[in-house]
Amino acid sequence: MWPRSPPNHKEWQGSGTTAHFGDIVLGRCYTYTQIVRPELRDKDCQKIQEAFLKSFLSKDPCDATEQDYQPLIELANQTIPCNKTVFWSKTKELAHQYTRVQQALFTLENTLLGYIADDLSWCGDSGSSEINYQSCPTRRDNCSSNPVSVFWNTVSKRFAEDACGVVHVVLNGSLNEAFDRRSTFGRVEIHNLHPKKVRTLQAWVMHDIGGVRSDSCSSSSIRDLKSIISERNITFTCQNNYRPVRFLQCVKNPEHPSCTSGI
Ligand SMILES: Nc1nc2c(c(=O)[nH]1)N1CN2[C@@H]2O[C@H](COP(=O)(O)OP(=O)(O)OC[C@H]3O[C@@H]1[C@H](O)[C@@H]3O)[C@@H](O)[C@H]2O
Repeated sequence: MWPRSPPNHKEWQGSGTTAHFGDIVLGRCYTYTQIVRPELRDKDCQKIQEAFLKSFLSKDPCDATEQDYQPLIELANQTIPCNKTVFWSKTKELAHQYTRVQQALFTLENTLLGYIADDLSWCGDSGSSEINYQSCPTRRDNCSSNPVSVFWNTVSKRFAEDACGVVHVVLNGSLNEAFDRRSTFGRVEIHNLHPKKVRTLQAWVMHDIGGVRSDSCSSSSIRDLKSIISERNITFTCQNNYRPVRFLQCVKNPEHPSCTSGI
C-alpha cells in the first residue's frame, strides 16, 4: 500500500518523520518566540531549526544520545521562574488545560523546546543525509535509544534540573497506580530535582469525573513517591482533586454530582 522506503532507508515499526518537519519546527519557533513568549524574541529560530535537524540527520536512529541534543538545548535555553514548574504523568491533556488557563505555570510543553517538539516524530539514517519520512524506530518494537525517546528523556532531565522552589505534578488517580517508577516522571524527572533548589514537590492526584477513585494521596504508589522524594531531602505534599484543576474538569461535566455540590 505504501511506497517502499527508498533503498537507503531501513524500515522501522514506527511512523516516519512528520511531514514538513523542518517547516513546522521553524514555524512553531517563531510562533513561540514572537507571540506566545515575546520575551524570547531574540532567539535565532533559523539556528534552532538547523540544530534540531543536525541532532539526528546522518545518524543511526537506534543510537541517539543526550549529546546529540546539547547544541539545540543551548540555543533554546530558557529560564523558568521558581515555583512555576508543573510535571505530569498520564494526565497530559488535563495538565495542559490547566496551564493554558494558569499561564504563569510551565509544563515542559510550555517551554520553547517542548512547544516545538510536541507530538512530532523524527529520524534519519546513518547511511543517508535525508530525513526518513517512511518509518522511525519505536521504543517498544525497535530500540529505546531512538531520537524521539532520547529527546524527551534529555529535555525532561534538563527541565527537572532547572526547577526551583515549590514544584507541582498532576497525577491520574483513576489509574491503579497514579505514580509509576517506570514513567518519565518517575524514572527521570524526580531523580534530577536539585534538593538545594527544590524545596517542595506538591502532588495533585486527580480523579476522572465519574471515574473510579483507584488511587489517592494515601495509596501505596503515592507513599512510594513520597519515600523517594523525602529521601532526597525534598518535602512532599499531596492533594486529592486540587480544587482549581477540579473546576476545569467540571467545566465539561457541570451536572455531575461531584461538580454540583461544594467542589
Ligand atoms: N509531548 C510530550 N511528551 C513527553 C513529555 C512532555 O512534556 N511532552 N514528557 C515525557 N514525554 C513523553 O510522553 C510519554 C509518556 O507520557 P506519560 O506516560 O503520560 O507520562 P511520563 O511521566 O512518562 O512523561 C510525562 C513527563 O515527562 C515529560 C513531561 O515533562 C512530564 O512531566 C513518553 O513518550 C515520554 O517520552
